[in-house]
Amino acid sequence: MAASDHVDFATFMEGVNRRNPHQPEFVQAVQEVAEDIFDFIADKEEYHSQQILRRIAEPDRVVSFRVCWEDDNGNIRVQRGWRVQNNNAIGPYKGGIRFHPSVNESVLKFLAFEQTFKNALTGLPMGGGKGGSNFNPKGKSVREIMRFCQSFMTELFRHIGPDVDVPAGDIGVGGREIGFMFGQYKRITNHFNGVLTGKGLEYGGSLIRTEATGYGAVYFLENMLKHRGMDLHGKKAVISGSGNVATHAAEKIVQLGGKVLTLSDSGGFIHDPDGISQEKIDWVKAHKTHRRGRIEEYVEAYPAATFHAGKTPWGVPCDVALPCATQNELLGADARMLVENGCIAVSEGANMPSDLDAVHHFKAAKIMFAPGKAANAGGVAVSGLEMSQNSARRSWKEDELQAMLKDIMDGIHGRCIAYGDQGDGYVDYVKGANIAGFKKVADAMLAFGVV
Ligand SMILES: NC(=O)C1=CN([C@@H]2O[C@H](COP(=O)(O)OP(=O)(O)OC[C@H]3O[C@@H](n4cnc5c(N)ncnc54)[C@H](OP(=O)(O)O)[C@@H]3O)[C@@H](O)[C@H]2O)C=CC1
Ligand SMILES: O=C(O)CCC(=O)C(=O)O
Repeated sequence: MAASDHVDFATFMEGVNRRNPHQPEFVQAVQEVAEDIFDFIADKEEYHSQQILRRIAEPDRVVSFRVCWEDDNGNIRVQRGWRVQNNNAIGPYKGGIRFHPSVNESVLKFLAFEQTFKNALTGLPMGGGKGGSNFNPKGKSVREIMRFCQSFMTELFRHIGPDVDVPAGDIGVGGREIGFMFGQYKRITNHFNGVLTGKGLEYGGSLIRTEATGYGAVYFLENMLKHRGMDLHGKKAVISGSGNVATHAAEKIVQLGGKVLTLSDSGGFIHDPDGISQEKIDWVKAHKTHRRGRIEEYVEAYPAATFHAGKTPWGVPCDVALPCATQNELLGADARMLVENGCIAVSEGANMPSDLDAVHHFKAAKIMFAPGKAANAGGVAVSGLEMSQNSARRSWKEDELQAMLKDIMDGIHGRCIAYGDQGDGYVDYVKGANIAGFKKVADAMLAFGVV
C-alpha cells in the first residue's frame, strides 16, 4: 500500500464512530489508544497494510445471551449477559466479569479492548476479553446471587475453557460469585480445571490474587516516584472506591508510609483528616464485603471523618491520587483541580476512570500519570500466575508470588519508559503503555497473516 493510501487519524476515528453507534465508552477507549499509535506506525508500512489497529479495534466476537433466574419471591427475572472476546493473538482470552446495572455492550467492549493491551504489557501469554451482566447484586440475598451466577454460567460455559477464555472477577464479582460460577461450570462439564481465576484457595486459587490489583497500582506509583527520586513516605493520597481495588491500594499506601485521606462509593466520599489507618481499612473491608454496607456509615464508626453525599473526592488536596472505582469518574475539571492543588502523580486502579479531557490535562501538565492498562495490571498478572499454577497442579508460596508481582510491575514500568520517555525528564506513560502493548499484539498478528 502506498503511503498516500494510509488512513489518517480523523478518518480512522470517523470509521470507529460509524461502526459503533451509541457505544461512547468503546469509542473513547479506542481514541485514547489511537492517538498514540498513529504517530508510532506513521513510518511502519506493515501495520498499515495489514490493518492491524483496525483489526484490534474489532472484537473477535461478542456473545450476548439471556440469563433467567428466580428471585426469593418466586418471580422470574430476565437479565442480559455478554462475553466479549476481543483478541487472542498472544494467548487465551482473559479478563473479568462485571455485574452492575450500568453494564452494556459498549462498556464491555471498551473493557475487553483495554484488557488486550494490559495483558500484553504484563509479559504473560494472555489475550483480552471481558464479560458481565446488567444484573444488580445490591440488595439481593445470597441465594439469589447463587441462582443468578448458576444461570449465567449455564450459558457462559460453552464459550470458555482453560485454553480458550479464562474469566475472573470485576465490579460486583468477588470470591463468592467466582465460587458459585466455578461450582456450576464443574457440575455441567465434569471438568476441574483453571477455567476461572480468583478462585478460593481451597479449590485452586492463588495467594495474593485478592490484593494484587490494588497493591500493583501502588507499586507502579512507587516506581514512577522512584524514577523521579521520590517515594511515598509522608505523601497524602486521595482514593476513590471502597471495593477490592481501593481497599488494597489504601493498605499498600499505608504500608509504604503514606497517608490515605479518602474512600468513596456510588453514594459519595468520606474524608478522614486523621488518615485511614490499617485498622480503619479492615473495618471498611468487613463493612463492604461481609456487611454489604455503605461508605457513609464510616463516619459513625470514626466521627472525625466527614461524608460528602453525591460527590467525588478529587477536590481534597493531595500529593497522589488513585481513582479505583469505575470508568469516567474523574473528569477534566477534576484533573484541573488535582493539578492546581499540587497533586504530582495519578495511578489508575480502575479501568479508564479518567475521561479523555482529564487524560489530556494530566499529559499537558506533565504530572506522573499512569493509565489503568499499566497501573492496574497486577490483578490480571496474578491471575496469569494462577493459570500457571493450575496447569502445573501446584501452588506457589506467598513470598514467591509477591516477588513475581513486583517484578511484573517493574517490567511494565520499564516497558512504559522504553516507549514513553520524552527525553526531557517527562515520561508519557499513556503513550508508553499504548505502544508497548500494541507492538506485542500487532507483531503476533503479523506472524499469523490475514486471519
Ligand atoms: N478486581 C480486580 O482485580 C480488578 C479491577 N479493576 C477495575 O477496578 C475498578 C474497581 O473494581 P473492584 O474494586 O474490583 O470492584 P468492587 O465491586 O470491589 O468495588 C467497586 C467500587 O467502586 C464503586 N463504584 C462502582 N460503580 C460506581 C459508579 N458508577 N459510581 C461510583 N462508584 C462506583 C463501588 O461503589 P458501590 O458499592 O456504591 O457500588 C465500589 O466502592 C473497576 O474499574 C474494575 O474494572 C481493574 C483491574 C483488576
Ligand atoms: O484477573 C483477571 O483475569 C481479570 C482482571 C480484570 O478484569 C482487569 O484487569 O480489568
